[in-house]
Amino acid sequence: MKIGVVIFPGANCDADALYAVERIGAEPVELWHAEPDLKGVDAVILPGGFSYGDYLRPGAIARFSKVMRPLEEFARGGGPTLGVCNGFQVLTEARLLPGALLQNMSLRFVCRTVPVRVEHPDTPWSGACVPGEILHLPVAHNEGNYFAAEETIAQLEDEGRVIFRYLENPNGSRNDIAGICNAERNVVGMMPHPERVSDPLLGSEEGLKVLRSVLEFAGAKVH
Ligand SMILES: NC(=O)CC[C@H](N)C(=O)O
Repeated sequence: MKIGVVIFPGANCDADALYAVERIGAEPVELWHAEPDLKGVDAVILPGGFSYGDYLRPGAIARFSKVMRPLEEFARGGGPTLGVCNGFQVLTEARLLPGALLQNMSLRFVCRTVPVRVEHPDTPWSGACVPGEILHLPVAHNEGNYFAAEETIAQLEDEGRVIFRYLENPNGSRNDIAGICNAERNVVGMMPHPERVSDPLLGSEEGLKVLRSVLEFAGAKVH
């Protein structure tokens, strides 16, 4: 299985994401932001970082990158797509996911590991988890405070689209939301970084469960 990782100028988790893809036994493929080509990948990860320096708003410029044209088509066509942190911000700016990531309630950058509950395993990015499972995942962001209109939050809850929820809310997100999916459930955005806990050398490999999910979803051999 080929998993693409988009590289924007200012990305800083692309190498970690490519490494984590390798760790689950999939083939990592670099997708350059300026090329409108997904190179035939089976799934796409938009990694964390500060794309285009977070100018205007995080993700606001990245969403106009050339790679986003085929990526939007891929995502709207049901292709498994994961946005992590800045990737989540890009997905909301591109309107592939509802809502927005506001500045943290504390007005401070937050960088620590938080417990996150997996609410629904019925997405390509959570299927290897059991409902209610608690993962310990690092967060590192300034704009991670998930916000949406009350009706949208209610709809996300009603439709079981809050996929990951903080047990310790680090940023003021509505309903402790750490990650959501689109109505079709193939596009997931999450603020915590599963790729940063992808090797025992890093202290944990709990994050691999999130990424391995896509292999199971695709029916590929699980490493
Ligand atoms: N680690 C990241 O992806 C950082 C995301 C974003 N630029 C922020 O600070 O909110």
